[in-house]
Amino acid sequence: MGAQTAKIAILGGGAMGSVFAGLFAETGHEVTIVSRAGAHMDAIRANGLRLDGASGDRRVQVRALDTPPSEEFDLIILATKATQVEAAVGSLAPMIGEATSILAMQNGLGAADIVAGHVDAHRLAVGIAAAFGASVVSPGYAHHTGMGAIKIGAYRDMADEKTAQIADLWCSASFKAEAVSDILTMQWEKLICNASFSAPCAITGLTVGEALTDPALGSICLQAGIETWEIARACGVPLTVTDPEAHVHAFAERVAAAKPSLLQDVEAGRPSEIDFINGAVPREAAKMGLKAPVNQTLSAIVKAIEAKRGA
Ligand SMILES: NC(=O)C1=CN([C@@H]2O[C@H](COP(=O)(O)OP(=O)(O)OC[C@H]3O[C@@H](n4cnc5c(N)ncnc54)[C@H](OP(=O)(O)O)[C@@H]3O)[C@@H](O)[C@H]2O)C=CC1
Ligand SMILES: CC(C)(CO)C(=O)C(=O)O
Repeated sequence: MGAQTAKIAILGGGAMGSVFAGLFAETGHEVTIVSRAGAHMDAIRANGLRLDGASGDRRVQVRALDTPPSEEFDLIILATKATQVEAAVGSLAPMIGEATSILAMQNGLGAADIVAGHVDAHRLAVGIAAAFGASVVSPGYAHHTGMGAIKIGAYRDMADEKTAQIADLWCSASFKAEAVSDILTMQWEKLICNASFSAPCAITGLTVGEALTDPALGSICLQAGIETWEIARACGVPLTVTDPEAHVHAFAERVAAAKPSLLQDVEAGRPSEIDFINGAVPREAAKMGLKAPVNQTLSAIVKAIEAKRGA
C-alpha cells in the first residue's frame, strides 16, 4: 500500500464515510464510495462531494457506486452502522485481492467480530474515530464538528507493519491517526464515552452537553460510563483510564453540542446500534458472571422505544 496514491474503497457513504472520502480524495488517493442507492450518492455523482467542518471546506470529485465493483483495492474501509455490517461484508469478496486490508470503523463492541466471520483475520484491522460529530446535512453535503484521533489496530493477526502502513495512509490525508498495539483497550475506552451518552440522549432527545448538565440525568450518564469502566476492568482489559468520571467529562466537553448517532437513528426511525453500545456492556458482563444493571436498563428502554416506533 503506497501512501502516495492508494486505491481506497469506502463501504457505506453516510456521515463518516463521506468525511473519509472527502479527505482521502482531496489528498489525491483513488477513492470509491460504495453505498446504497439514494439521494446522497446521486448528488455526489452529479456535483461531487462537499465536505466542511473541522477540516475545512472543499468539494471533491469521488467515484460513487451503488454496488461493489469487481476490482481489487488496497484498503476497504467499512463505514456502515454496526447493524449493517453483516449485510455489507457479504458483498466484499470481489473487492478483495491478495494485498487488500479491511478496516472496520464502527463504534461499540461486536462489529469487527461479525466482519471476522467473513474475511481472513490477517487482513482485518479495527479503527476508532473519536469526536468527529459527523452528519450528512443534505444530499451531496457532509459536515463534521470535530476531528479527534483515529486509532488503528490489528483485529487479531494483522502484522504491526501493516497497521503502521494503514495509519500512515490516514495521516497522509490529514487525519490524526496512530497505529496501536491494543485496540481492545481503545474500543472500551471509547465505549465508556458512548455508553454514557448514547442511550440517555436517545431516550430524552438531549445533546451530550445537555444530558450531562441535567441535574438528574447527568448522574445516570456518569453511572453508565463508570459501570462500563468497571466491567472492562473485570474482563481484564488493560485500561489506561484511571478516572472514568473525568474521562467522560473530557469527552463531553469536546462534543457537547453533538446528538449521538444513536439518538439520530431513533429520531429517524432507523434501527440503532444499541446492542453494540449500551447493550454490549451487560453482554460482556455476563461472560464474567456479572451484571451491568445501569446499561441493561438503558438498553431495554431504547429497545422498547424502537419496538414501539417499529424501527
Ligand atoms: N457520525 C459520527 O460522528 C460518528 C460515527 N461513528 C461510528 O461510525 C459508524 C458509521 O456511522 P455514520 O457514518 O454516522 O452512519 P451513517 O448511517 O451516516 O452511514 C452509514 C452508511 O452506510 C450505508 N449502508 C448501509 N448498508 C450498506 C451496505 N450493505 N452496503 C453499503 N452501504 C451501506 C448507509 O446507507 P442508508 O443510508 O441507505 O442506510 C449509510 O449511507 C457507526 O458505527 C458510528 O457509531 C464513530 C464516530 C463518530
Ligand atoms: C459525537 C459522537 C457521540 C457521535 O456519535 C461520537 O461518537 C464521536 O464523534 O466520537
